[in-house]
Amino acid sequence: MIEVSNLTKRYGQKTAVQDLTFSVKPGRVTGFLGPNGAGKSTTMRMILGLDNPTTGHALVDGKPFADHQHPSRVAAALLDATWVHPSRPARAHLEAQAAYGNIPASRVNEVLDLVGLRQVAKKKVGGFSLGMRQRLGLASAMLGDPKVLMFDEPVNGLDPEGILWVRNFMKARAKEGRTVLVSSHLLSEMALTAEDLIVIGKGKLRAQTSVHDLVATQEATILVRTPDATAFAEVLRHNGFDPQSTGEAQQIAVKGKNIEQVGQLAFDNNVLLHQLYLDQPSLEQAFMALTQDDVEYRTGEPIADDAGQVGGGQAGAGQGAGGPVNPGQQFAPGQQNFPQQGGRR
Ligand SMILES: Nc1ncnc2c1ncn2[C@@H]1O[C@H](COP(=O)(O)OP(=O)(O)OP(=O)(O)O)[C@@H](O)[C@H]1O
Repeated sequence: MIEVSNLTKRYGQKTAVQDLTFSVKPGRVTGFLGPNGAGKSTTMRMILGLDNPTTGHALVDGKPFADHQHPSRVAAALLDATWVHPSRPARAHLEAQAAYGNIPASRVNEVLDLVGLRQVAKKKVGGFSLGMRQRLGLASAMLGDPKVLMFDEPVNGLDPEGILWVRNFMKARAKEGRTVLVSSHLLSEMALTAEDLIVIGKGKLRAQTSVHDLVATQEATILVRTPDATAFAEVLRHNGFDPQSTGEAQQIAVKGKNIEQVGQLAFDNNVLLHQLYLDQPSLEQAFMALTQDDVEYRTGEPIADDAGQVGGGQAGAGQGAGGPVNPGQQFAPGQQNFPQQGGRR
């Protein structure tokens, strides 16, 4: 368990962390999210006693981390996996770490097995790939069999297989009853890994919630593609929907989840549909909405994500597979004649 109470950190005039209070429970992976400069690393450093709070305190397993008699058995962190001495073999690195932490050398083989590095344990770390270094960092974190694990951007730069491996590793450690706190900017990855979330912005707590509840704050979007888009928008409007243009030809977006009603309206009005799709909100959308005022350096330009979709600066703007909703841009009624009942079924 990690308990953070009224934690504040100032660097001169800069307040990096302001009056943060949250707790991280065992048995679950908790994501620690926030835009760049939100104060995540500073908070993690204070939890580990690597930085002193200006005010407030952080407890790990009931005490400040530095007050534990055997700190490596209480908590371990992987903050940067690239610092390992390149000419040292992996096993020697872990043996040195074990000796430093007063941990029996027999534990080295156990953690090598845990991360699948036993076969390359005699090889120098300088020849390791990023994924292998990350595994070595995780082995090192596990040496003391700690109750609390903290990871800062653990999947940065890893290939898909490496990402999956780290994801499963974190989930397995949480399942063993450990407290797992992980910061990441990869929100789609966090949605797959974490159950709980702590979201901060400009050093302040924005939310402590579950992934499910945070995503549920955003409304789903129904996307319709039809050659009769203008006319069908009119039908939707007459039936209480608020159809919006997505910017794509022949496509309409309506907020809500009632896809069955939209399909029924199309059927009843002889409208040919090429696509009817429920675009569920993503963690990314919910995160953007929550932290839209917390981004330190904003360009004013919309942001395209990996899928080439846009939405960065707009809170809650639809970002589904069918493209973004343009808020406020409605279908102009009466531009296209709508086929009458029975006209084309
Ligand atoms: N030693 C320091 N001296 C002065 N300012 C600092 C120091 N460390 C951090 N800061 C500032 O405190 C704020 C929080 O930084 P921090 O690195 O904790 O954010 P972060 O959420 O981890 O960011 P990122 O996601 O970019 O890693 C930033 O504005 C940063 O510039």
